[in-house]
Amino acid sequence: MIGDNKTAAPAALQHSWDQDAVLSVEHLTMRFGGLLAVNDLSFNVGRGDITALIGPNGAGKTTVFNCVTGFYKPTEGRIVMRHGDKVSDKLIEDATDSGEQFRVEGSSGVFLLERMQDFQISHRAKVARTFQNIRLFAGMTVLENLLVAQHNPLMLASNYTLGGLIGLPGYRHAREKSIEKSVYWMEQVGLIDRADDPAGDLPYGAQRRLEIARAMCTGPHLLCLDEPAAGLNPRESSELNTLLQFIRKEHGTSILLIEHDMGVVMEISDHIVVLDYGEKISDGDAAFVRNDPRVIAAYLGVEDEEEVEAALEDDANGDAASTGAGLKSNDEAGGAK
Ligand SMILES: Nc1ncnc2c1ncn2[C@@H]1O[C@H](COP(=O)(O)OP(=O)(O)OP(=O)(O)O)[C@@H](O)[C@H]1O
Repeated sequence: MIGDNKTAAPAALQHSWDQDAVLSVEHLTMRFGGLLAVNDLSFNVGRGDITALIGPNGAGKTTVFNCVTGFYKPTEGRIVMRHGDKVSDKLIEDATDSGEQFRVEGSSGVFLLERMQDFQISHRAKVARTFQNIRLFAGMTVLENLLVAQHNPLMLASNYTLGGLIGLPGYRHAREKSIEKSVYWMEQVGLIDRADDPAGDLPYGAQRRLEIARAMCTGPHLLCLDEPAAGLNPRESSELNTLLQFIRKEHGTSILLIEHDMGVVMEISDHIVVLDYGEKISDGDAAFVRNDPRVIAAYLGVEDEEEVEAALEDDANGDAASTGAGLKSNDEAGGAK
């Protein structure tokens, strides 16, 4: 039985993402009528990690994203976002039992995302996302797209009144800060020279970078990226890797990404969670996942369990070559999608 290999998976608590999780997805289930898109899924996203959610088409990845970011209400399960590194289990349980959407005590905050609306998840829980299909304001300039992302602090500074129009000092200061932040991110993503161009005029790869810059302008603790490398050429993919590593290292932002480009996934991920038919089939670092026969079977469509059994035995004997020497990049394997 394939399931019997569960003992081969890395022991749960030994990983950094289990010891210091910024996000915990717990027993998440999502049904669409009779279709079970996600089934009892649990995994952690480590603070400051780049975590990839991968799996064949239709595995349930985007559904998980939509649950985390509030676009779907899960059928069952809890999704816990933590602010601060000292969030106790008691704080989480107290918030859960009280029926609250979130609870903040000092520098610690717990946010139960399955209870929150999407705008609260972005505004309060500080979870930002990009989409599989780019969703920029095509007619607005690059700079305007970044300023719109900072609408909330600007409204707050104007006291939700005419404070902005009459130029209250607090509002002017907040507006300067927004422009500074926009300039900073345009520089980081190489779009400073295109600040005044309509976003819709940018080449595809630049639009993807602008989406990431826009998400970063909201100051997220967790950045969720849905297929950020889709449609990028190898040079642009490599620039994306550099950008994501910069965001994680310099800003401490945790990143959760869905990606089909195995080159990107294997190069930059600290942690990879693999779904197939809505269930988790593997969870570990890149070295573990790329040689996990269950992952290889799911990607290459090995239907005969005996083949996987044989691969597992060979793997136990240290012979990864029998499974095709592990999961390869899209270029090598001819595309995982
Ligand atoms: N709103 C919806 N209504 C009904 N079924 C849905 C809905 N959203 C997703 N599904 C179904 O749930 C399953 C998982 O879809 P999902 O888009 O999450 O997979 P995925 O892993 O992101 O796939 P891909 O890699 O192709 O984007 C699929 O069978 C899909 O048809």
